[in-house]
Amino acid sequence: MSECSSKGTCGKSSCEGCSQNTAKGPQSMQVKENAHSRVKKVIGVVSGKGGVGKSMVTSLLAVAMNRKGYKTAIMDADITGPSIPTAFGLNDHAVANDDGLLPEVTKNGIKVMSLNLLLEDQTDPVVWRGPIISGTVSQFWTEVCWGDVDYMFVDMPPGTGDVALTVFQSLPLAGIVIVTSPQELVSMIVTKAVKMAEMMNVPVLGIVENMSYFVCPDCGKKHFLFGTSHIEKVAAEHGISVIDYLPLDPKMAALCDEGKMEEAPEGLLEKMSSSL
Ligand SMILES: Nc1ncnc2c1ncn2[C@@H]1O[C@H](COP(=O)(O)OP(=O)(O)OP(=O)(O)O)[C@@H](O)[C@H]1O
Repeated sequence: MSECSSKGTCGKSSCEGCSQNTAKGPQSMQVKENAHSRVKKVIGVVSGKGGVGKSMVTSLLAVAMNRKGYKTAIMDADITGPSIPTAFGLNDHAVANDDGLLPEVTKNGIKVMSLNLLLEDQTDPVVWRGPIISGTVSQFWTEVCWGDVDYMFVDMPPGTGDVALTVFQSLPLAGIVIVTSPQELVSMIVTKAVKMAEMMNVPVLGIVENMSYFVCPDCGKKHFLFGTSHIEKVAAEHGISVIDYLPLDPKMAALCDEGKMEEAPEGLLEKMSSSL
């Protein structure tokens, strides 16, 4: 929250109606970043439902910006289903010093914080109530020493629930990227995400349609396995752009499973990185 300049001289019991009270809407609930963090741009990656490739797109965006020479970080806010450490082959536990928690760093220098880096065993389930999970996300901002970061990507939990709300309210989001897949009830789901962003005063940077098509390895023909995409029309209805269409590619799934996301082919990343 912004500091009140009348502090100490004000006799009011509430800030209501006060001209000094300039904090508006969701901004007023932002939490303070760690004293050892200087994060320039925070971008949330959201999806209407699980399994559409949100973590894949988060990872690819981070790899793209890292390759461009930006200092890049990923906050894994998908607390109950954290998959970022696996995608980058991070198996060590994060450590802390007197200043706070230190993010793990990937081979090429992307900083990562995820609950899986803090669990005794990465297969331990996180059986926590919503407020505890939301509190953990806030702590990833307040307690982690992120250092200098140009772009931080936040892998949000699917949907528009408790934790997503915490990210929107607590972090200074510069914008969100919406991830969909063609078989979703695209119109409804994208509309929900767009409306939430509007309510929270956060711009939508664009949509990525994942698993959009499959290229036959034998004949090279594109197959639209889930039917014709409607995303262009839906995006136009909301005045936002489609950043990219990603193929369903078993090689990508393998890179993710093997912790080698940083080896993703260049072609997959070009449009994504230039859209930011
Ligand atoms: N374009 C793709 N081609 C092949 N496999 C993919 C692609 N996108 C995602 N996958 C695979 O699909 C699975 C789900 O992807 P991912 O974890 O990114 O989804 P998610 O939306 O983040 O899921 P959750 O909601 O559980 O967090 C992963 O195994 C991932 O490797």
